[in-house]
Amino acid sequence: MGEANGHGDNNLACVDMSSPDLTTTAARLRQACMDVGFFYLINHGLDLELLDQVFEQSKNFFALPMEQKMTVLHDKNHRGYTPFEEEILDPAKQSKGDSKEGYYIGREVPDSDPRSKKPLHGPNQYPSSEVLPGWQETMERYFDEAMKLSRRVAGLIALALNLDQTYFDKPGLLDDPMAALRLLHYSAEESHPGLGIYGAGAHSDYGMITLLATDDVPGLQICRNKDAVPQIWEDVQPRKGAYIVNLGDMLERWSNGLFRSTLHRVVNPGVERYSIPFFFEPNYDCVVECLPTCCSEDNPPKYPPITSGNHLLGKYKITHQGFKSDKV
Ligand SMILES: O=C(O)CCC(=O)C(=O)O
Ligand SMILES: [Fe+2]
Repeated sequence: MGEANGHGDNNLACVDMSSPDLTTTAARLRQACMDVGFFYLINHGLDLELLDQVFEQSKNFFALPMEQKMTVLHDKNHRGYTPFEEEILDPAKQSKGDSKEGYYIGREVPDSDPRSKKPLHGPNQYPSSEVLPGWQETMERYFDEAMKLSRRVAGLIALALNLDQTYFDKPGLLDDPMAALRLLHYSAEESHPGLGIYGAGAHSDYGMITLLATDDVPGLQICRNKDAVPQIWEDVQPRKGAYIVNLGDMLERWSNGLFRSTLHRVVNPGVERYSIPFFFEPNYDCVVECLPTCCSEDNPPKYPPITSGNHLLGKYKITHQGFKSDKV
């Protein structure tokens, strides 16, 4: 059965973080999270000049000769460079890996910290400051800002789930989060869904929320109903100054399926493309299970509890050819 592609532009809801009317903002967010799990976030307060610098520095890194990029190849903690086609987000449908290269930056955990014994925890890798001056500092500044914004969004999500705004500030949930900044560079290879060639194969994100910044090249598509035959894919237009926020699997589980973690992919029109997702995931040991406001006698929990860390590890093992951790 074929697929219907590019059914016009979708109209995602817009959540304005500068609005003083939290009740209306939370209601709008709730509707967007129930309908599609994707929305534009505007007036978010994150310094757009800093974001521009991150895009510039991302381009500088990917423009380096391959030998130099390979010196920071992703390591056992999943930090560093991932080459073209290393990742296959949708192994069932792809004839080869995603036509993109990437760079993972996580939370800095020094080797002397006991948490560095945990999978996916450890120090970051950075290209040398002689080769790319200011690169590390730009990434660290952005990482901190994206963390702060993610926490603010988590507060709004709590309100949207009829919880106290500070619900996710409780110890053990997001106080030691598995956050990851990822730089992505798509080659100009045109995607051909019929041939299994994609910029990024279909997937839903794994964690709590993703703050996605893209350049102005289209390509991101969402599928509201993954079970429809054929699947209908809608374009998500890039929007200057806004984040495209989407919910991950763990929020779907926390909300007992009320909030959706929606399938998306990148079908490249045949132009180079850069994007910067920031994945904000609960603590490694956080047990993700149905929230108190999302279940009742008539609506029992649909998903068994999982830990955030195990869920992420399981996904990385399936989708990253080169992922090897001796800590697993
Ligand atoms: O590049 C994009 O627009 C989307 C990337 C994405 O979905 C991901 O990395 O999870
Ligand atoms: Fe994604």
